[in-house]
Amino acid sequence: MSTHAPVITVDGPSGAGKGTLCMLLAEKLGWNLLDSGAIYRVLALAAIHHGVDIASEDALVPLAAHLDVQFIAEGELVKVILEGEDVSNTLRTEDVGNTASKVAALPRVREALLRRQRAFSHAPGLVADGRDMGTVVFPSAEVKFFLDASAEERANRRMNQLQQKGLDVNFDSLLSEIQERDDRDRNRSVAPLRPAGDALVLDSTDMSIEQVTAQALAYIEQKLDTKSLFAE
Ligand SMILES: Nc1ncnc2c1ncn2[C@@H]1O[C@H](COP(=O)(O)OP(=O)(O)OP(=O)(O)O)[C@@H](O)[C@H]1O
Ligand SMILES: Nc1ccn([C@@H]2O[C@H](COP(=O)(O)O)[C@@H](O)[C@H]2O)c(=O)n1
Repeated sequence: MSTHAPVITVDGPSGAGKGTLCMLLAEKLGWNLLDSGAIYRVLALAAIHHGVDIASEDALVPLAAHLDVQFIAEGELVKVILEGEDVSNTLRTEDVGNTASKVAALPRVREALLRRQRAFSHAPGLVADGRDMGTVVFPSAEVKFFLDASAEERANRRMNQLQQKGLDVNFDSLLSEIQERDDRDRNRSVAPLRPAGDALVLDSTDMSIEQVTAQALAYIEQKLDTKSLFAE
């Protein structure tokens, strides 16, 4: 008999700080972490590597169903191995993010990736980061957040992040890429980006990472009605 493991979902647009918040929550709780965006990014990269047409749902579905990928936790970081190759850095580029959002708009591709995502849910609990975690993948999650921020603030955060990696970036092109990706994610026919009806919406535009984390932890304590879950 399988035991039920609690789930916390964090959905929201690109650059809102979901990954940062989820990592901090998973660490604090000692729970498992799902970065579902990484799965869509890996699929995009696999399609590029194999010369698969990213508009062809028929060609993408078998690729999605048989993705040879491993997520290896290394301290705070997660190493992503696709078909034996470490793709952790390539995966984070804006180009791959954009291609991921195109393949993610295809209904049968999403269906093919559902089971793989749900398999991350096991004891002692799961923190899940994505676009449809609270609406589609884990609709019965105990705690749901929708983390937002203005497009300008998100482009700014992304620019700082890329500059810290020594990359030369242009704010206007980052902003238009973010807006284009948001539009595609919000307006697709399946699992569009939107808050679940029972999600707490947090607008982090004027909040620090510490403030977002503190609000999220207070809400989790209230929803789960305990403080004893938190690891020291
Ligand atoms: N509240 C905040 N204030 C300032 N910077 C933040 C805040 N939250 C996150 N950041 C920074 O913004 C950048 C993007 O954050 P993060 O990668 O967590 O976003 P994301 O929502 O997971 O994006 P994506 O969906 O594209 O993966 C990171 O450099 C992170 O350190
Ligand atoms: N649950 C999800 C997660 C992601 N996507 C799509 O993947 C793109 C990349 O996601 P990141 O979080 O890594 O930036 C994103 O733009 C979405 O199109 C998704 O559809 N569902």
